[in-house]
Amino acid sequence: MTDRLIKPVGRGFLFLDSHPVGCAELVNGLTEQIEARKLQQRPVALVIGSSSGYGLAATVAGLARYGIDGIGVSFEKAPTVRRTATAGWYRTAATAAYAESVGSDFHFVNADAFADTTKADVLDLLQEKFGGVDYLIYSVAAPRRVDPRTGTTYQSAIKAIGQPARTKSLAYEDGVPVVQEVGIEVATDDEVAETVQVMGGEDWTRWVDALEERKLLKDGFSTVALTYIGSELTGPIYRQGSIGAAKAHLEQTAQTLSKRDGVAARTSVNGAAVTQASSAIPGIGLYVSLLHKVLGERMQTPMQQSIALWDQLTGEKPLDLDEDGRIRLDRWELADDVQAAVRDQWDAATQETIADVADTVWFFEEVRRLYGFDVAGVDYDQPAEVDVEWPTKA
Ligand SMILES: NC(=O)c1ccc[n+]([C@@H]2O[C@H](COP(=O)([O-])OP(=O)(O)OC[C@H]3O[C@@H](n4cnc5c(N)ncnc54)[C@H](O)[C@@H]3O)[C@@H](O)[C@H]2O)c1
Repeated sequence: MTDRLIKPVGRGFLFLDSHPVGCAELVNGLTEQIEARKLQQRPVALVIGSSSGYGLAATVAGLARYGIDGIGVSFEKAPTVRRTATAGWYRTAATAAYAESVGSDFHFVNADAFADTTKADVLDLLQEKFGGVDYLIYSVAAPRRVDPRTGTTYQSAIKAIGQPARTKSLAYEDGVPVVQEVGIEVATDDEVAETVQVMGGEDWTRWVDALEERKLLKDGFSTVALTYIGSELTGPIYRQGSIGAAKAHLEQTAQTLSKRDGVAARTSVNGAAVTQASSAIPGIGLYVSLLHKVLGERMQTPMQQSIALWDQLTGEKPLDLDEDGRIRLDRWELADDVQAAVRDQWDAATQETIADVADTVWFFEEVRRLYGFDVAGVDYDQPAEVDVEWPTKA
């Protein structure tokens, strides 16, 4: 037993420690937002990236709405003598407890999803427990990938393509918002290619290959990988940049995979959200805090979008596809009036106006909540047990 007083210390949007109680409370809060539906059969789902952001929301939504069984994979760090576990570790423990409480047979694997050994282990478990899978949700956001077949490590870059760009961005100094202007470098061809290796569709394809080889695809199998389009304000750093090239590859991969018998593969275009991955991208924090100011409660949370995703995947609601066959969960974000209002506020954002034009307090708290801080009802002056076990079950 190791009880510790845990405070949000770190640099920028990165904190060194996470709060176990806050992380658990956040997961509990997510489960309360969902109305349950019954299907004739309990679906079996494999979620890659289940501990955080959109993958966590998809896991919890699937559990709460449709009673999914299955496996969640993520890559988190255990507590050490000096540091707490990562937030995703604690969120996974809470998600497992929730799954148990609603009677779902859901397993969590902590391992590198890019490794062939992980795929083999996960598919062994899938075969043994469920005999196959109905849904594969691929929601990985990673800075690097080691290709196990060559041993090559690829690093993803968040850079522009073609010409350098500049963007306004939002930082905090002692909790006070600071508007900055940052340069965006041009990615080399190699950097673009490496980013595609990390965030493009190759690893997703390998999961589908492995499932197919082991004959684990159930009738009506479908798979979804998450993608992002975003606004012209974030275009140079995102969609037209190196990460956008990776997303284009992911979207192309969906079309290639769908040509296979017994595979329905799509990408799902989700809206901007505050996650560990997105807060690392210059300009996105400013954009999201302006978006929240413009939309308020109309901003669709990852949970609302994940419920919509499950409703569409299970056929309970019709698929909302665009002309490229992508599931669109981001229409609220890209509506013309919303984008026009965000653009006006983006132009108006200066050090003097930032607190008025953007929801800077909300954004700051959301970033802290990613680590379990600023969660309502948690007493941060009380020591908390940091040695939480990874949930393993028979
Ligand atoms: N955040 C947004 O604004 C946004 C918008 C649209 C789409 N998306 C997409 O959603 C997906 C998930 O992003 P997010 O923002 O939820 O990220 P996130 O950082 O919140 O979560 C990433 C997840 O990937 C897991 N992961 C990372 N490396 C791994 C590895 N090697 N093996 C196994 N698991 C690993 C982490 O453990 C975590 O569960 C990405 O494809 C992202 O592009 C995000």
